[in-house]
Amino acid sequence: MRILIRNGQVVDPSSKMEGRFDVLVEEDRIVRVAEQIDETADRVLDAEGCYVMPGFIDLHVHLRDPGLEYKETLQTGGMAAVKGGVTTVCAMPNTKPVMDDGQKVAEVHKRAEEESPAHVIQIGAVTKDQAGQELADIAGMAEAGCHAISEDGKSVMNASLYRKAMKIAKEKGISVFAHCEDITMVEGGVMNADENAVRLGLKGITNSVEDVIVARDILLAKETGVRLHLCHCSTADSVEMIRLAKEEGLPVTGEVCPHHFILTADDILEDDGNYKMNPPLRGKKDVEVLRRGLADGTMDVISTDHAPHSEEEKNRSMAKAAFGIVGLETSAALTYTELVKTGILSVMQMAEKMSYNPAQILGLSDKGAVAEGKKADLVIFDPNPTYAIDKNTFVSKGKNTPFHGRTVTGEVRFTLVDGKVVYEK
Ligand SMILES: NC(=O)N[C@@H](CC(=O)O)C(=O)O
Ligand SMILES: [Zn+2]
Ligand SMILES: [Zn+2]
Repeated sequence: MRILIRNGQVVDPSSKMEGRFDVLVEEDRIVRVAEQIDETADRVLDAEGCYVMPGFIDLHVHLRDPGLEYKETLQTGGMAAVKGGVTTVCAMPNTKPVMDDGQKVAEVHKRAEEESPAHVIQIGAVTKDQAGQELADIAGMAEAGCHAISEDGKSVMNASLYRKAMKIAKEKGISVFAHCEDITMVEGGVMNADENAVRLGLKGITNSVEDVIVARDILLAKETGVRLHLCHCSTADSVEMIRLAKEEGLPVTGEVCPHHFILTADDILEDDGNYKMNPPLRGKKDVEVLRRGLADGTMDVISTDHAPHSEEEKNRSMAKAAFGIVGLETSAALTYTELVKTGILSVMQMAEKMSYNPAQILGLSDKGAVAEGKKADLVIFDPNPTYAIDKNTFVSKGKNTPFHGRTVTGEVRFTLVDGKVVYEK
């Protein structure tokens, strides 16, 4: 099977090259990138006016499979991914059962090959059943292809146990993805602790709930030498601490989700469960610092923290609703609209943060690039159409988004995984 992508604006973050090129794909590889390719192909895709980027790699997704299939499955989550231009997702381990040993991970990897149109990399839990008491089978999970461990959904509050986990991860050459939340400080909070929480009569979550664990985890990474990736950073001080860690040369990276670089708690006009996520929407200064951190390279990754829940779990007061919002089908358009069109990031930086940097963090040297010999995981993104986000068009089972009705520019036209068109508009 040969696919020729013609006349697109190729954005290759691996070489920092951008320009109008044709791309020839043969089987699962990119075989040529050149100004004009006249070879025959089984299929020609017209990318005139579009960007041809490496498929997005989302380091932070909840697929809910196994056990919570009423929220999402490997199949529906995979379909939502490729519709959003995402060709590889990292699936967080807070499933039922929790992904805490090599056998469970191997099973998901095997099923995903059949069921998901996007590549799935299962992330392993840090502790058994995410109970925070006993270490999970980290070695077995590394063996089964976990590129990282994470206790996402909570922090490992026992620092000694976490340090042991980090040492094993370091030894096995895998990363730690950290959800930073000191659970003892949450005190029933459901949104940012500010005047909006007071207005809505809801309990607040202060910035320090995140910041104290970011500080702790960076110090533990410094001691153990493990590669640490900080998930869904929401505060100004998280960015500043990552900046300091990088200045010291520590292998620390940071991620920001679209909702955290777009919305503030001021956008929560009424008590609506679709604005409830962990960490919560913060203040204006935090959003400014997150954006600046993305622009200056302190923050390496844009991920979604795609967290689907049922209508019933979200259609309640924020006091009672589940934490989390979906993101796979909206992140490219939101990022393009809010960061690229506004001049905060170049389209090259968008490709770096949504594909190349995640590939580097996972150690996937043949992904995150539009270059000869690399994997043909590609997205063709049209930066022209302007439309309103409509949750009723989502293929994800989750419709829980605060972005319903928001106007964005840009949409995914084609997504290729392993050289096959798996989504087309
Ligand atoms: N982000 C969320 O609000 N929820 C996530 C858990 C998590 O990412 O911490 C979930 O699993 O629903
Ligand atoms: Zn989390
Ligand atoms: Zn998460």
